[in-house]
Amino acid sequence: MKKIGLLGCGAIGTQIALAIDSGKIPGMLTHVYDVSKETAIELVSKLNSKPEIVENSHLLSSHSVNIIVEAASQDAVKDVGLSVLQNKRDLMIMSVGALLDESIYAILSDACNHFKKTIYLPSGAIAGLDGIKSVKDELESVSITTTKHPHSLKGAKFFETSQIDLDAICSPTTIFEGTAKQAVSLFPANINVAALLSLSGIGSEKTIVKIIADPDTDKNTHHIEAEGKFGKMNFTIENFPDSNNPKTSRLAILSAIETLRKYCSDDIQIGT
Ligand SMILES: NC(=O)C1=CN([C@@H]2O[C@H](COP(=O)(O)OP(=O)(O)OC[C@H]3O[C@@H](n4cnc5c(N)ncnc54)[C@H](O)[C@@H]3O)[C@@H](O)[C@H]2O)C=CC1
Ligand SMILES: O=C([O-])CC(=O)C(=O)O
Repeated sequence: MKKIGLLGCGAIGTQIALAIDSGKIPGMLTHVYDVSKETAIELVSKLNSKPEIVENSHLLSSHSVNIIVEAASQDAVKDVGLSVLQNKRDLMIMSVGALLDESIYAILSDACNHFKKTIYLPSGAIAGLDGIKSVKDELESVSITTTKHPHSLKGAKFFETSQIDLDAICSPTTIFEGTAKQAVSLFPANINVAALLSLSGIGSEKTIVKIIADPDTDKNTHHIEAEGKFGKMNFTIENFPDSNNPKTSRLAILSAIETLRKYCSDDIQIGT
């Protein structure tokens, strides 16, 4: 049975841990870490099979786990990604925006080759990446329009320099238009999906992102349009936010659980 180490015990980490504990994911959660020890303790208290809480993130991969599951932050990926691979563990990343930093991408990609380990990026809060990957060489344009409630956008780095007052928004308002590269750095906890789309398609400088704050929505909606020699693809995903973290969609959690379930199972693999 595969052994799993978990980095980040928040909304996604908790649901992954519960899915392992219930047997939905046929693996064993042996070690966890969160920068907030209280959060890690709270998670462990919910589990029947108790993992060990380690004292720092680098210790996670020093134990004999098969995979480290990151559900923490872009900084956590930058901090521990390489050492996980050097310790010959696979890595699953949710804070995919970290990989739009070309030097991080190159270091982690080289390390995968060198240490014969794999990084898994679940499709997260969007659908359609199978199609985008297949038509990659024929893509001419890709865009994603993300609509969230203003509360779900709060705290983003973007607002450190913007004049926009999220509390004053009373109708759907476009607050950002730019490249995926810019979006991921200004909204690190909101638009990892744009990083997934960029990495599957034509890159972060050519993938266009629009972010709309809508005070009347109860969903996190992602609308993707892709066009090229192959034809056109449009996807709209209307996600319910997670009740513990409204920035994060329920689909992102379910996609992480499914990726890990597949990793832990010997089974028929469906899709590209
Ligand atoms: N790929 C995708 O489609 C999606 C990705 N995400 C990303 O996944 C990550 C986790 O999301 P949630 O669980 O909803 O967030 P959350 O905020 O509920 O939980 C994150 C947890 O990680 C901990 N943490 C933060 N930095 C850390 C570090 N350096 N080392 C150890 N622990 C650290 C926090 O204390 C917190 O308990 C976030 O970066 C989020 O932006 C979220 C939704 C969709
Ligand atoms: O969960 C979502 O809808 C998208 C999200 O937060 C992200 O991509 O970082």
